[in-house]
Formats: sequence, structure tokens, C-alpha cells
Amino acid sequence: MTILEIVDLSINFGGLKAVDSLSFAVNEGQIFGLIGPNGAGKTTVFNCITRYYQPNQGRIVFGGQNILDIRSHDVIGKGIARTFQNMELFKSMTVLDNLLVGQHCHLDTNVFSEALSLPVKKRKEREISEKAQKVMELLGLSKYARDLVLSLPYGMQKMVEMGRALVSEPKLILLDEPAAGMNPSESKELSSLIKRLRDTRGITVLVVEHDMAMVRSICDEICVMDFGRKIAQGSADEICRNPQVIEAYLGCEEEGSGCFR
Ligand SMILES: Nc1ncnc2c1ncn2[C@@H]1O[C@H](COP(=O)(O)OP(=O)(O)OP(=O)(O)O)[C@@H](O)[C@H]1O
Repeated sequence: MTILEIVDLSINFGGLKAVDSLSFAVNEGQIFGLIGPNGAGKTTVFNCITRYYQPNQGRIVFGGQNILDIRSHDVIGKGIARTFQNMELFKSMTVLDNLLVGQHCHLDTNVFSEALSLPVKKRKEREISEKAQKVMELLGLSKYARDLVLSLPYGMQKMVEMGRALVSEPKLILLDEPAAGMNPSESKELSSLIKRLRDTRGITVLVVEHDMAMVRSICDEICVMDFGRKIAQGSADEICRNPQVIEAYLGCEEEGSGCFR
């Protein structure tokens, strides 16, 4: 069953067509890769899905609803969460506080419950805190809960970002270059975590990633973009054999690896 459908999506910046009539569909429970050379338009697609950018044309249908009709701050409430290419964390705050940031939208309180600190507010706060604890356990972050993010190694900081996205219990998570800056063993661990999220929590994953070893190991289906357009779609084996894809990546093809960087 389709959970996300990108239909004829286009967005221009001045004369540049960053995304050009792009269409693809992601099925529920899939790990779907969006790849392409630098500047192909991948992050721009994420920015359109999260309503940070307003496309010039097209539709983005999530769970049957065109999300271009909703406000950007309502996207998370629909069940979509994301991580960023350049981690957007509050680095001088603790891990736990970073996970709790943004959860106020789920508190559903009003001025009276705030002022009177009513039990309903306290209960909601406790629920959110429990969710954060569970996510920290899942990601191996519990022992760092009270540590400042800036004191953690880079790979762990990326886990905090993943954690923040997971606390909202998304149906779909958008991961923008999750393995960037990680060493091979960290990205292997990340690959199994992403598969676990899908397998145990049923989360659908749309991932932008340049690490082809990771893309190959986790993605059920891959859409390849170049200059804003889709040039191929299929399994990892199919896209790696596709002449248009090889042509697009020429120059960053690794000697003998048979694939891309
Ligand atoms: N806000 C903006 N204003 C102007 N141009 C933009 C803007 N955002 C993106 N672009 C341009 O759109 C094109 C696509 O950028 P985008 O970041 O989506 O590429 P990408 O495929 O994610 O690249 P990378 O793999 O390097 O992250 C680029 O040429 C970029 O410079």
C-alpha cells in the first residue's frame, strides 16, 4: 500500500529547476532510497515534503492527503519526521532535552491547564518523557541522557538527531545522509538500526545517502535523480547496471567497486 506519493513535483530557484517533474511512490514499510550526484535535488525534495519549500507544481500525497494543503508545522502531527544533512541539534543542551524539544505540540494543553498545572498536563508530560526514555534505550543513548550533545562523539550526535525524530513516533522518517561522517563500522551499525526501525516499529523510511554500500544493504527500492529529474528507479542491482545512472555518476565512480561513492 502506498504511503507517500510524489506526483509531477517541480520547484525552481530563479532559472534553476532544482526538482523537475519528479514522480515516485513509496510503499508502507519500505526502505526507499533517493540518490543522485551532488546538487541533484534530493534535499530539496525533503524540504518540499516537510513543507519548508513551496513547490511550483505537483502534489505530495501522504496517507491519502495532499500535504501541500497543510501548514508546515502540522506535518509532524501527520506522522512525518526528518533528520538533517547538517545536524540541527541544540548542542549546548542535554541529549534528553534535545529529544523533548518540539514535543510540546503533542501536549495539547491550553492556557488554563498550563496555569493550573492540571493532572492532564502532567500525565502528557510523563508520557512524552517515557517515549524519550524508550527511544534512548533503543539507540543506546540512555547513559548519555544528561550529557551535553557537544560532548558526544559525532556518530552519537547523529543518533541524537535520529532519536529526536523518533520521539514523535512517525509513520514515515526522512533521513538525509544519515551515514555522512561515520566510519564503516558506525554505518554498518546504523544500517541494522534502520532495518530494525522498519521491522519492529513498522516505520517507513525514505533515505538520501551517498554511501552506496549502505544503500545496497538497506534499500528495497531506489529512485535516482540527476539535475532535478528522475533518471532511474528499481532495485540496487538494477540501478547500478543502468547506463544513465553510470553516466550521471561518471567521475565519482570508484575504481573496481562496480558502483558509486
Ligand atoms: N534555497 C535555495 N535557493 C537557491 N538554490 C537552491 C536552494 N536550495 C537548493 N538550491 C539548489 O538546488 C539544487 C539542488 O540542491 P539540493 O540540496 O536539493 O541537492 P542534493 O541532491 O541534496 O545535493 P547534495 O547531495 O550535495 O546534498 C542545487 O543546485 C542547489 O544549489
